[in-house]
Formats: sequence, structure tokens, C-alpha cells
Amino acid sequence: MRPSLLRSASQLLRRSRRDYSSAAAASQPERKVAILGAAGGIGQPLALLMKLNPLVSSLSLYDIAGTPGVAADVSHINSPALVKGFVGEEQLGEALEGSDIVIIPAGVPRKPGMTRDDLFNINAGIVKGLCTAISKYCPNALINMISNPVNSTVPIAAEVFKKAGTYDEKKLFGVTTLDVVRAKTFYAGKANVPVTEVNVPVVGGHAGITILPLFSQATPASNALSHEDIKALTKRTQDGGTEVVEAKAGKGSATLSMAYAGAVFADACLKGLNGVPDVVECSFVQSTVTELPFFASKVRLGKNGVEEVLGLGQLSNFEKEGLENLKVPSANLPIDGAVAYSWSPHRNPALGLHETDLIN
Ligand SMILES: NC(=O)c1ccc[n+]([C@@H]2O[C@H](COP(=O)([O-])OP(=O)(O)OC[C@H]3O[C@@H](n4cnc5c(N)ncnc54)[C@H](O)[C@@H]3O)[C@@H](O)[C@H]2O)c1
Ligand SMILES: O=C(O)C[C@H](O)C(=O)O
Repeated sequence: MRPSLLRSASQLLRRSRRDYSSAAAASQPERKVAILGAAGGIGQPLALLMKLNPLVSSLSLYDIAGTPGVAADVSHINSPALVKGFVGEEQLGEALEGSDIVIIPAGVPRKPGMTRDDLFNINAGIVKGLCTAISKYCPNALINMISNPVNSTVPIAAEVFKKAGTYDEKKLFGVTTLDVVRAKTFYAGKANVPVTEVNVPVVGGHAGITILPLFSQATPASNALSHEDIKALTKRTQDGGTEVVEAKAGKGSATLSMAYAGAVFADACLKGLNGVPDVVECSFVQSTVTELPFFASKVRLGKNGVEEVLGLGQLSNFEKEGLENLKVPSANLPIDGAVAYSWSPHRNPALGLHETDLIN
């Protein structure tokens, strides 16, 4: 091809790409995402990933300290989302106003030897304060709750919203995507299948034995795995958070993998809001799948948040046993299993406040 022809072909290609992206942008709704706790270990990489998401038009970064720097830094990235930083309670309302999705990784992380339940007293207060502001400034936003213990912070958020008269069960999500990310990674490694093709539902909650990966439903299916392999994969998924906490040796818990998981889940919520069909992710939501009031399972996401909470499907005997165990509020459960108390109706007062104590 002659050089002049080559030049005009590449100009045409560039123009058509430009036209395509402006057409896509024109048909795409403006979406505001707020991150509360944006200067933290999860908040910062999550801010980066959300800035890279083409579905985000406005990114609001809020923390009690440090957000001006994070916002200035992230805002220099040449992607469309407009970034603003907000710091301190007096700027929380402005940070939240008009948000379509609020992602909450605000709160303290674990240190070695702690269970997620040990975070309850501090993080419950933080979540209560933030949700009170959400009910005032963006009551229609979808909430992606990352702060631990998720098994309790989600029921707490529900209580705050109920008290404010803004509760919509379709809009409140506990982010359990990291459990799914881990289950996929560990399964792919053991079954020797390409990790990008793997799918594994993870149900229950987000702590110890309440995390129940359903490897019997994993795809691509593998008949190379023994029952012992499945038991070991299940335990590793349940202890994934502790594995990171111990490896970080006092410097916090999972941040980078959590930011990735949080970005995956927020992207799914945005797609649902924008009307993309068949967006399904596991999440800890108000549920009638079991007798527990909140439960993680596959959820179809839509224009109003939860469109459908999907059932558990066929379980293996091992998974059936895991399901029964995670429901039992027993003092004899191993370490992190004690968080079974975190289920809203079962919380043991000896472990700290009940969610409703905080609200009343
Ligand atoms: N759901 C999950 O799978 C998952 C995974 C990893 C961590 N977590 C949890 O996420 C939380 C955050 O972890 P991290 O490693 O980012 O902790 P971090 O300490 O690094 O960051 C927390 C941030 O929250 C901020 N913060 C505290 N109080 C606030 C308030 N009232 N308003 C706004 N921001 C406030 C802090 O200033 C800090 O910047 C922890 O509770 C942790 O257990 C959950
Ligand atoms: O384990 C933790 O404390 C953090 C988080 O819940 C995780 O699963 O990594």
C-alpha cells in the first residue's frame, strides 16, 4: 500500500474509534461512585481501579484524612472519570450527594490472632455513622459494604436505613467477591485448568466456616480432584483472609486482592444499573434462600440493584454439612468460626454489642 493511502486508512480508523467511543459515551448514563475510606489500604488501589472503569463518570474519594493527596494523584490519570477528594465529616454530604454506588472499605483491619469479630465494636460505629449520612444524602445509592465483619456490618447498615426510613433490601450488598476470587484461583491451581475460565459460587457469609465455596458446581468441572482435595480447597478458601493477615505480620489484611474484588463487584453493579442483562455475582444480601435473614448466594443485578436472589442449586453431601454448620450459633466453633454469632439474630452478647443495640 502507498504511504499516503496507509496514512488516510489509519486516520479513518482513529476517527471511527473516536466516533465509536463518543457514541458509546453518549448512550451511557453518567454514574457517580463514592469510596468511603478511600485513603486506606483497600481504598487507594480501589480508587485507582474505579478511575480506570469507563462506566464511572464521577469518582468521589472520602476519608477522615489523606484524601486530597490520593485524589490529586489519581486525578492525573487520563481516563474520563472526574475525581474529587473530600476529607472530614463536614465534607461527607458533598462527597455522597448524587452517588449511584457507595463503596465502603472504611474501618480497621485485623492483626494476627484476631478474628473479624474483634473488629465489631470499632467498625460497627464507623459504619453506623457513614450509613446515617448515606440515608440523608444519597438514599437511593447501591451500597457495597467491604468493612468487616461483613456478616454484621450489613445487618447494621440495614438497621440504620430502616430507622431512617430509607431501607431498600435490593440496594444493600456485603462484598464477598474476594472469597469467589480466592476459590477460583485455588481451584484453577489444583485442577490445573485455565484460571480465567473458572467459575465457583461461594455462599453463606464472609468469615471462617460461614464462607462456603461450592466446588461441586465449579466450572470447568474436574474429575481429577479427590474428596480430600475438595476439603483442603474449602479450608484454604475459608482461611484465605487469615493467610494474608499472617503473611503481612501485623501490617493489616488483604488490600490489593480486595481492591480487585471490590472493583469487579462495583463494575457488575454498574452494568446492572445500566441495564446490561444477566449480570450475576455472589453477594451477602437480605435473603430467603435459608432461614438466615442475610446470606451470600448468586444474585442477578439489575437497574434497581438486586433483581433476583438465586438459589443454591444441587449441593454435595460435604457442602450440605457445611451449610448446616455455618448456621449454628455455637460457642464451640473453631477460632474464626465464632463469627457465626455475627448473624444478626444469633449474636452472642458476650462477644460485644448486638447490631440493634447500636441503633437504639
Ligand atoms: N469484605 C472483604 O472481603 C474484606 C477484605 C479485606 C478487608 N476488609 C475490611 O476492610 C476494612 C478496611 O481495610 P483496610 O486494609 O483498607 O484498612 P486501612 O486501615 O488501611 O484503611 C481504612 C481506612 O478507613 C478510614 N476510616 C476510618 N474511619 C473512617 C470514617 N469514619 N469515615 C471514613 N473513613 C474512615 C481510615 O482513615 C483508613 O484510611 C477492614 O475492616 C477490613 O477488615 C474486608
Ligand atoms: O481476613 C480479613 O480480616 C480481611 C478480609 O475479610 C479477607 O477475607 O481478606
